[in-house]
Formats: sequence, C-alpha cells, structure tokens
Amino acid sequence: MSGRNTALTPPADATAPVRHPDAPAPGELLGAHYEHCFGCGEDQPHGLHLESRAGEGVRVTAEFTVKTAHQGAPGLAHGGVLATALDETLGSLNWLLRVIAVTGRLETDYLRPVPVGTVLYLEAEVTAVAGRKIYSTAVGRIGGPEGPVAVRADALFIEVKVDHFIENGRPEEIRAAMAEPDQVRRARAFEVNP
Ligand SMILES: CCCCCCCC/C=C\CCCCCCCC(=O)SCCNC(=O)CCNC(=O)[C@H](O)C(C)(C)COP(=O)(O)OP(=O)(O)OC[C@H]1O[C@@H](n2cnc3c(N)ncnc32)[C@H](O)[C@@H]1OP(=O)(O)O
Repeated sequence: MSGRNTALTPPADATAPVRHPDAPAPGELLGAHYEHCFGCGEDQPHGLHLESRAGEGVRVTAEFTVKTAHQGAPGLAHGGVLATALDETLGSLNWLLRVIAVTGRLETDYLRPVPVGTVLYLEAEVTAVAGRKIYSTAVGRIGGPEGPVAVRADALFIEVKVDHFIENGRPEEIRAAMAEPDQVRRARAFEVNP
C-alpha cells in the first residue's frame, strides 16, 4: 500500500534483527511483562489479556478475543483497541531481542471490520534494526490463523534505558514494581520490555 510514512522505512545502514541467544524457545508463551499492563497484564481487569508466543527468528504470534467492552460501533471492535493489540504484539518482539524499547511510531491499516466475539490472530516480526531504532510489522487475521487480514501495522520502536520508566513513571507504581518480591516478575517489569 502506498502512503506509508518514510519514517517507517529503515535507513540504508539498517541490519537484520538478531534473535538473542537467551530468547524464549519458539512456541513458548512470553507471559505478561507487567501484571497491570493494559495490553497483556493478567491482573488488569480492563485490559486486553493478550497472550504472545515466541516464533522462529524474531517473530511472535498472539491472540486477542474481542469482548463487548471493546466495541466502537455496535457489535464491532473499536479501532483504537485493535491498534493497542497490534502495539502490544509488536512490543513483545523486543523480548526476543532482549532490548527495552517503547513505541515511537505506529501506523495502522484497517482492512475489514472485526465483530465482537472474534479471535484476532496476530503475527509480528522485526524487519530491521538501525542503532536504537527497531522496525517491525504485524498483521491481525480473523476466522482462523490463516484467515483474511483484518488489520495490519508498521511500527518503529526506540530502544531506551530502564531509567526511561523510573524517571517518567508515576512514583507509586514505580515503588510498587521495585518492591515486587518475586524477582522474576520484578526483572520482567524493569529489565526487558515486555
Ligand atoms: C511502573 C512500573 C514499571 C512498569 C514496567 C515498565 C517496563 C515495561 C516496559 C514498557 C512498557 C511498555 C509495554 C509495551 C506496550 C507497547 C509499547 C508501548 O505502547 S510504549 C508506550 C508508548 N510510547 C511512549 O510512551 C514513547 C514516548 N516517547 C519518548 O519517550 C521519546 O520520544 C523516545 C524515547 C521514543 C525517543 O526519544 P529520545 O530522546 O530517546 O530519542 P530521539 O533522539 O528523539 O529519537 C531516536 C531516533 O528515533 C527517531 N524517532 C523517534 N521518534 C520517532 C517517531 N515518532 N517517528 C519517527 N522516528 C522517530 C529519531 O528521529 C531518532 O532517529 P536518528 O537516531 O536521529 O536517526
């Protein structure tokens, strides 16, 4: 499709992404990076409860079931919620690179309406890396993992230090996350996104 922003085109010196040797094995569920995350947190009652799974290379798959709380038009998913599902899936790719990164740009195409009750089957991959810039792309299919593409997105994530969260987050949540007694959960919240 034409009209894509040039900011999402990797520069000439970009390189192919490298899967981290300690990345979860293909097929493994990644789990939530933070239990209160709106996209993936298991303790977030208002969230999407998206579950991402490591794929081959620097790819992930994820599933998101559209609930009545996710409506925009009657019986149809809200576009912003679908963008969130794409953003979260794309964000989970950084787990395979073991890089902390935040979304800089997210460009979404809506190709088909997505009714309430639908399972959205998401696939995402990192296409290139240039310094701190991570280029990625995702599609969401309906009717099954091989079904037609309903939504897709291209994204640019920017690598950040953990200080990004400590300096910018609200102190209450930062303190609570740092006090997390479970070391694995604490490390996931702070060291690797997501
Ligand atoms: C509280 C307890 C703990 C909680 C747990 C925390 C850990 C868990 C981890 C994370 C949670 C997220 C979970 C994933 C959810 C899905 C992901 C999201 O939704 S993330 C949220 C939305 N995104 C933002 O809030 C970014 C806000 N923006 C910024 O902070 C800055 O703008 C930032 C860091 C993105 C860049 O700022 P700079 O000062 O570091 O760097 P500069 O120099 O501006 O940019 C670097 C390069 O990137 C390009 N760039 C930056 N933004 C761009 C854009 N929008 N479009 C195109 N290019 C861009 C620039 O042109 C530059 O390129 P050249 O190196 O010069 O070639």
